[in-house]
Amino acid sequence: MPHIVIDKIKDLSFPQKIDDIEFLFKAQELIGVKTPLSKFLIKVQKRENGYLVKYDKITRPIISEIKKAYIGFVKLNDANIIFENISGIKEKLPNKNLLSIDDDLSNIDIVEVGFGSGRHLIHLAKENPTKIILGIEIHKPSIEQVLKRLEHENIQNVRILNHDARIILSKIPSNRLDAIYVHFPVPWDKKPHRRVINKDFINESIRTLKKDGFLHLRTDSEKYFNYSLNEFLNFDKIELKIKKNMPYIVSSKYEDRWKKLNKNIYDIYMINNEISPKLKEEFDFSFEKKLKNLTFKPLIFDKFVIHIEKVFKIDEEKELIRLTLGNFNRPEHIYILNKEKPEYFKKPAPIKENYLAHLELKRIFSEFN
Ligand SMILES: C[S@@+](CC[C@H](N)C(=O)[O-])C[C@H]1O[C@@H](n2cnc3c(N)ncnc32)[C@H](O)[C@@H]1O
Repeated sequence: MPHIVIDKIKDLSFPQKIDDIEFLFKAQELIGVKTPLSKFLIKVQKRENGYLVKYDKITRPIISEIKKAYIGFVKLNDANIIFENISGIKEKLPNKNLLSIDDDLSNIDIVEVGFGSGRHLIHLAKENPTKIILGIEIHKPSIEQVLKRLEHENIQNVRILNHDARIILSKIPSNRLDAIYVHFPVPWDKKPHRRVINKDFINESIRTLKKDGFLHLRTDSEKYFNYSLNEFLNFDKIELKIKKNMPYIVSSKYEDRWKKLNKNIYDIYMINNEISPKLKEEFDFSFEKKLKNLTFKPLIFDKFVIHIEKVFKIDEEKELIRLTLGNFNRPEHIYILNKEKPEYFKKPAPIKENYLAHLELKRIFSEFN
């Protein structure tokens, strides 16, 4: 884990700003940081030889933002770095193409889920210079690598989002996309609830695709192919085209590997024949009253879960609450700044289960106290 050890820290009041880095508050060992691209927490812990500064795993952004925060923190405290394990990352990483979950996604034309090494993503960008391509990926090193390539090749029409793709489609307007690509998704044979292709994802794909737009699934797993085909067959107003060992314009790293092993490759094109209704109003994740009488027992509901894990004190009036909230199968780890009018330190993704969990959280801990 990239971290630094510094020789001293000052007794500072918060908020503080240095260059374009804001240090928002201190909640015991946690410090809220806002960089131009992200909002996250760093942890500062006393050690024998100084103070260990590391990032909080739940809110972790990409490494370039962490590095900016560390540098800002060193400057803020007039400190010296005693130890660091991020010296290899010398160059400032390019990230103008990097989006955050709160950014507007209404101008996206094409989506690629889990782009990995990015060969196909970059091919799409070059083939479609007038279109905006969104690549969604959870693996941060792949993101760093692709961002560098985009900068190096001066590619302007790609946007990158570091998030679970299953959540992101719900932010894209209806009837907007030309295509969605899911190439060689992880089959998750033992943890099927983690699969990208599922009923919700297909539903959202149909909603976001234009009429005649398509979702292209390419996989080397016969099991995943069969599973996906069955999922697609639950839907009307779509057309399915199936191919086996179809040569494709770009061969990704995974594909090269499977071809060497002489494995079969399966393609499903799901073509959308439907014009969908508009996306519902944005969900309102605000609070009116401070949350009180917190309980640490997980609260399990039909479609969602709320679990308050820990509370970090900031001062007499304020605290930071760490909790898990949202869809039972993929809840989000988040923080709430609990004060007179609480706010999420990082908002939950705007999906229905998160919103329902938010309403319940408000109902239990603020209305009845
Ligand atoms: C087997 S690799 C394939 C990469 C690339 N498409 C290729 O063909 O080389 C699967 C990729 O999907 C990403 N991934 C898995 N689940 C994801 C999710 N829910 N949202 C976004 N990306 C995901 C993984 O991090 C990984 O990079």
